[in-house]
Amino acid sequence: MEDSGPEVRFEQVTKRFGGLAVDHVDCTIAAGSFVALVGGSGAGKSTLLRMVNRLVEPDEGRITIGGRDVGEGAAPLLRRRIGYVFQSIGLMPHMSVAENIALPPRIAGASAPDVAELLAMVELPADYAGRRPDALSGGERQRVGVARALATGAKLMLLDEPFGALDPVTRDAIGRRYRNLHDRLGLTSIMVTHDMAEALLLADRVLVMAKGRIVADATPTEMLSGRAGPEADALVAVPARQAEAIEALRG
Ligand SMILES: Nc1ncnc2c1ncn2[C@@H]1O[C@H](COP(=O)(O)OP(=O)(O)OP(=O)(O)O)[C@@H](O)[C@H]1O
Repeated sequence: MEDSGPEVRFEQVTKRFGGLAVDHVDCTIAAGSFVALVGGSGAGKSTLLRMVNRLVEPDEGRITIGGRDVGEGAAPLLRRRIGYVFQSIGLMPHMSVAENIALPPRIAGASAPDVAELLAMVELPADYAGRRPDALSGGERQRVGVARALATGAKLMLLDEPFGALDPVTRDAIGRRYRNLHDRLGLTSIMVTHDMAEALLLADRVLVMAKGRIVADATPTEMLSGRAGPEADALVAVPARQAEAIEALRG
């Protein structure tokens, strides 16, 4: 087992876009953990995530990764150590899968990655390397996005609704695959999702955001036991009700 991914710490992190998007957030994400960030639209989830790799700069407070302030040094150097996967992956349509995966290290001036190994990590056949993104399914493209995010050897992964555009069956399979990869590589993963069931099933810990603040912070088991507060209860109620309704149908 390689070293685990780094700890990420938020200290009084604040961002204003006119109003407060992220409001004095204090939180520590343990090294090697898988944390889901949930909450309603506009709660500040993406803004909080994007301050980690400095796609958004905080107005107040600081964020450290493995004890180092992300504000030190140049943002492109920081981003080399951080994988970023988002819903509309942004693969280059005119480049092959291999060229897409090799792009982040190339831009960073780092050595070329082992594309075959990265494809194997995301469980895609080696001969996909020569294909163009439009010759892949949505789920396969998303896996190429994960491979590309890992290509610089990053141990911290930021995932913003990574599987949001996929059908439920693919989404479930790719989510579980990603969780296995997280465990195997010892990553630290922070994933924004709208899907509470996905958060409960994949994460070690779920953070609920509302109006720029973290209003609940608990393990999936604690969330389901109703001990994580009213905001968490409201979000858990939907998948819990669906699970009960399905059980009832089963007779
Ligand atoms: N670049 C920006 N310029 C102005 N306002 C912004 C910008 N980015 C985010 N905001 C505002 O900040 C608040 C938080 O947005 P954010 O995208 O972080 O929420 P979210 O919880 O990720 O929402 P969603 O689930 O809908 O993606 C919202 O009110 C949003 O309109």
